[in-house]
Amino acid sequence: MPVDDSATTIRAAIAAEQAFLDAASARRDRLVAHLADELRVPAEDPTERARQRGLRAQHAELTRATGGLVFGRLDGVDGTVRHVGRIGIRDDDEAADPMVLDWRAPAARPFYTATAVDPQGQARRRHVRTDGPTVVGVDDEPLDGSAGGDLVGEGALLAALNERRTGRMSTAISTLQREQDDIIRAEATGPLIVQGGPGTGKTVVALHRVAYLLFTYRQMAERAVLVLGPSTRFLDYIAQVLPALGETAVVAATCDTLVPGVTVGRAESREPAEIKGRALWQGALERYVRSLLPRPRELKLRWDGEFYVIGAGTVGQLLASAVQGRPYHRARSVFAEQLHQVLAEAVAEQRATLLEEMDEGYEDILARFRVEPGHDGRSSSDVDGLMSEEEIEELRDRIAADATIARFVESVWPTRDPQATLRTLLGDATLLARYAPDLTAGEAALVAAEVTGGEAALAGAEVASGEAAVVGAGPAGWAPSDVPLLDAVADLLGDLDDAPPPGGSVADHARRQRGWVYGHVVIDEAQELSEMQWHMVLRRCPTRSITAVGDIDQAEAAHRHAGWSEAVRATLGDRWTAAELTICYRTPREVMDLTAPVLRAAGSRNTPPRAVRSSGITPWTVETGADRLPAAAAEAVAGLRGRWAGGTVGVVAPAGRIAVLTAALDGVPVLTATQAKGLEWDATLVVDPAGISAEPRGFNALYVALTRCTQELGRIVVA
Ligand SMILES: Nc1ncnc2c1ncn2[C@@H]1O[C@H](COP(=O)(O)OP(=O)(O)OP(=O)(O)O)[C@@H](O)[C@H]1O
Repeated sequence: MPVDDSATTIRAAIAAEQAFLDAASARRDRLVAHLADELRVPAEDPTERARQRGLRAQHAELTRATGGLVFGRLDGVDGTVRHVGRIGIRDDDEAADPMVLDWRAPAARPFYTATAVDPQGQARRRHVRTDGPTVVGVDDEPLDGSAGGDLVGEGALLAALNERRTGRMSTAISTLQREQDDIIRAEATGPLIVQGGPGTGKTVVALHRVAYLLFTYRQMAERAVLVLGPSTRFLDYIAQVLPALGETAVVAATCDTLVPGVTVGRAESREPAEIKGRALWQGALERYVRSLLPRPRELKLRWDGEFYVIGAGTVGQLLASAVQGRPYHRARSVFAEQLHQVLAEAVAEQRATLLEEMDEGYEDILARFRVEPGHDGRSSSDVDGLMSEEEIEELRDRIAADATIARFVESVWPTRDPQATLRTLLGDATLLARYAPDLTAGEAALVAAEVTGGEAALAGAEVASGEAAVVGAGPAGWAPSDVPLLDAVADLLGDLDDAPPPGGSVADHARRQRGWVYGHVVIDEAQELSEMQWHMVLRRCPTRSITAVGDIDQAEAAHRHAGWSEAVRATLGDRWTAAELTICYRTPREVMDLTAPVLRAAGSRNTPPRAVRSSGITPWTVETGADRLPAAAAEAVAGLRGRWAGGTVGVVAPAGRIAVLTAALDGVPVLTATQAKGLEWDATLVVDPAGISAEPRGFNALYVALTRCTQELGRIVVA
């Protein structure tokens, strides 16, 4: 199909697409009205209620889908015309093809992947640009080999990339590129790790993958998808994308906020963070929790004024059959149930023995008077008085409900609070040497000092769960690297009360339950995860249906993993699939050209990704003395804000300069590179780049700082 750029042809194309969009909008409105009518009828029975839940979801999806109702069109070589949009819209004739294809449907795939070399039966791809209900432009791309290039819908893509940034991530469903689409639609049967440099669309891919998976595998929505991001600021940044993609069965969290009831109360230095991130803790915690199990010993219980002794051998058997790989509290419940049973049987046996003795005494008396037993109708079988099965069961229930017996079980096998349990271990260098022997004495002492320093009163105060509130809230609080350890301990101990709290959506349930198993986990900035954080993820997704995106060159965390294999060896082994994103959509060529030496200084052998566009703005540098720094930064920011009015400006600086710069610069975010991770602005001012690179992992941090802008980069160097 020849390309005709003449204004008349374009006007005609716009008019045609406008007519189609109007028809699709009208159809959407009719569907919404029809669904609303159906939902007005009260549901009488469970089947109807289930059907209405489905209708309500459809209604919500259709109501939300205002922007991007139609954004693309595929013209097949066979003359078929199909439109692609944010959601599928059925035709009036239900048997016909859909009026608009959902972007996630298999039939929509050529929209993202067809090229001149591999046209997939398509003659032309058209991007339809809209502003609310109005079509404002079309970009046609012939797929017959008359035009080349490795970008899909280059015009629409560049237009999207050049838009001013709002501080909220928008969706890219109309301009996803082939390498991105391949990852979005990849199978979800095992861990997929995606390496991509800055601005290659890792976050875009991660979020669109969530939408794709929930659309394609409907059962995943029943277990929800977990999206793990690096910071709450980052989660705010992406917050609007998922609902816009039509997805609500999603829980967004950071590793610090993932465990219900646990809050990070303090920052930490790199060394303890690195030590506590190591995989060795998984084994150490398992050994420690195992050591808390009761040992076999004789037990003496009192019931109804009588003492009953259960021999150490029997207790040993009960313990062994209760534990069998169960978490501590689950095993405790099994043990308690068995103990109740054994006691009930012992009581029954005692009673039988007593009766037997009474019987024998009675026979003796009869013998003395030479009366044959049974003559008066009382035989031993008639008066055996043995407890029936039901009576023993009823007795067992009474024993189980008895407070004294409960206290006895607690004294033998105490319930434990995860926070108190972890605090006891971490605060005691001797325990650490025993259960975490891979730590050096110095490392164990460092970990212990963190707990005992300022919290000496609480060290060693392991208590039953009733007192947990006191112990859990130490004056200094938990550090980020403690959270995965707490999660591991909580998992090994198991929950005391596993009844799920009622009400709410799947996402609400998932958020409230530490032991929730998700259908899929998506991790952004995955290079920052420690081995123990990976363990925390795996516990939430035993099927390992995981997509992790990240850039090993942007890693700032305390661990020292040079590559993905090393980062996940202890947790995933070699059972994961690698993928790569190679094109930078955010940062202009002029800025990316500056980053190769920074990357080398960071010790990376990778090359920065290829920038897809140029801004035409040369990055600039201002030199100033330390005393003039705030004023120079204020001047520079004023200039950038003037040039990027209606857009966004951000400042990145070394941690030690944040306070003073924040005071001097009003109305712009002033962040460390760590805080700026994953964010972007039209213009970035990097203050004191040498100061950033002098921080631990500094060149990685500088690489992050330099790659945040979509248009203009300024640097202030301190002379
Ligand atoms: N296919 C696309 N169409 C339109 N915009 C895109 C596309 N891919 C990426 N972008 C845009 O490029 C920018 C960078 O994307 P994103 O933040 O996902 O990159 P990233 O790889 O996560 O970057 P970083 O590692 O720096 O956090 C965003 O503004 C995003 O909207």
